[in-house]
Amino acid sequence: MSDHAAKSQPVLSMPSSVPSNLMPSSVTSKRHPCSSASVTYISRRKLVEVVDGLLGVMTPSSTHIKPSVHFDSDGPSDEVSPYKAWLATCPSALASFDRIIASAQGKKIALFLDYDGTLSPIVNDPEKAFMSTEMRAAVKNVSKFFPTAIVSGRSRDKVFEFVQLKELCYAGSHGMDIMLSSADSSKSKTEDVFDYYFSILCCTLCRTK
Ligand SMILES: O=P(O)(O)OC[C@H]1O[C@H](O[C@H]2O[C@H](CO)[C@@H](O)[C@H](O)[C@H]2O)[C@H](O)[C@@H](O)[C@@H]1O
Repeated sequence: MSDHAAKSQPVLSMPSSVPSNLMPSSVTSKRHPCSSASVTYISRRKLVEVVDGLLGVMTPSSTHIKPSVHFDSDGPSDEVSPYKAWLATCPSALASFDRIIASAQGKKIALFLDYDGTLSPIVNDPEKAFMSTEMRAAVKNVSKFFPTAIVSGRSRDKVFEFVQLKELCYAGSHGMDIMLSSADSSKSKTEDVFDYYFSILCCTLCRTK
């Protein structure tokens, strides 16, 4: 990795606002009445365009193998199999485009992406799990509209080496090692991004309990 600055960013502080460099002029920002964080409002047309672009390029590298290790075979068609029941509670984002768009309207949006099997195809040699140029461009594009982070089981240095987008935040070792965006040199702004991420992540964790 050539960018040493990108490796050495600090971790965490508490919420304030989404940095202006992640809000292009086509997107408006307002204070949300229920939160201290700014909210990015994006038109439905733009939201469809951005999400569609990312999901479209993600489909080929996404794992579509049925998890036979964890679930029995489907059984008679009139029965709800464990696999189908699991899918009902954990639907694939790739098959839920309309729901994503509908539920994203007027909300604060932050994007957390996995690396292996999501941005890169699963391959036998972990050193060769490269992401495509198209995928890199799609992720870079989406990060212009939403704060975007990659959370991986790999070391964050390794993930950054594969992705090489300073616009993103990276959480390696399953979230134990965090690197803020180095696209903006302002420390306070990069801290703001993670404040925003963690306020959303905490909400998500609370809701799933
Ligand atoms: O959290 P992730 O970003 O999904 O990382 C999970 C593990 O990914 C890597 O292993 C997986 O991908 C390899 C390359 O396609 C594949 O060879 C291996 O079978 C998969 O398990 C990585 O090597 C692990 O360190 C990560 O924990």
